[in-house]
Amino acid sequence: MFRCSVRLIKGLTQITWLQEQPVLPNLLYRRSVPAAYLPSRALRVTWPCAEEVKDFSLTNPSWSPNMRNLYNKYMELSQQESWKRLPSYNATATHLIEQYPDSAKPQVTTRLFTRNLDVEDLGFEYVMFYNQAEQRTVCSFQAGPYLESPIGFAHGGAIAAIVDTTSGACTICTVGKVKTANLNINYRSPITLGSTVEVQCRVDKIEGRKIFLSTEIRSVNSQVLHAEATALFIQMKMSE
Ligand SMILES: CCCCCCCCCCCCCC(=O)SCCNC(=O)CCNC(=O)[C@H](O)C(C)(C)COP(=O)(O)OP(=O)(O)OC[C@H]1O[C@@H](n2cnc3c(N)ncnc32)[C@H](O)[C@@H]1OP(=O)(O)O
Repeated sequence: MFRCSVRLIKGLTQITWLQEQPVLPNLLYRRSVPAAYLPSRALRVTWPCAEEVKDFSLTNPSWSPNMRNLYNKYMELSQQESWKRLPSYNATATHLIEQYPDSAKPQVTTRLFTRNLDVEDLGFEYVMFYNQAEQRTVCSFQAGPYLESPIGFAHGGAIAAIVDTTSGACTICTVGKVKTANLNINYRSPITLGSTVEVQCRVDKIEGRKIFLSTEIRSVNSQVLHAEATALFIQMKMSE
């Protein structure tokens, strides 16, 4: 009981610490986290030193040949064109690592939904590339066996998550901090678990704080349309 209380207080202290950081409030939502949802000690990740931070968007042995081919294709394009690989860490706060002085690295108590498994292969394997000139993002996505819904196929919510992530990253790279206001998805053809698909997303228009995007998920040979989506993101106000 005593140890639980200590953990709870430590967790709350850490979350409060994160929310107090000037660069974080827009990314870490200001609502307090109910005690029941605080991560247990086993789930808590101590901030690693900079060289130990894992970038999940680099190749790993679980990637299929299709996944590697897409990665290599856009890495090559990023040498000549304005494509840029987006690093991908397992917590939102870790994306801001350079903004912390070495003496003040926090303990990270949260996990990015699509990066919440430490084991490769099982969940979301993906890498995103952003093209600034064209305001486009491409994501190579391999759906692991833990994303199942119908037997052998990816869950619609997992597909929505990768659409949200790809369009969210595209919007963040284009205008800065945002929140998803609306996401509409038409599922056209199931995605087989273990297969690789290409998620193509672009900014269609920007009206004030509103950013409209469209996304398509296709097979790597472009022949099969798996899903098409539109999204609306709202840019955070300066004060948020
Ligand atoms: C290097 C970079 C790597 C990045 C890695 C990370 C990748 C991960 C990326 C993951 C990314 C994942 C991100 C996530 O998952 S974010 C999590 C999911 N989203 C939320 O929880 C958002 C909840 N909603 C809100 O917080 C507010 O409602 C927001 C902020 C959206 C707007 O409240 P706010 O008070 O700020 O604005 P406003 O109400 O004055 O509205 C402003 C304008 O917008 C129009 N409007 C608003 N809502 C809608 C609607 N639903 N349909 C149509 N229109 C809508 C509205 O009419 C108005 O238009 P106009 O009258 O001006 O014309």
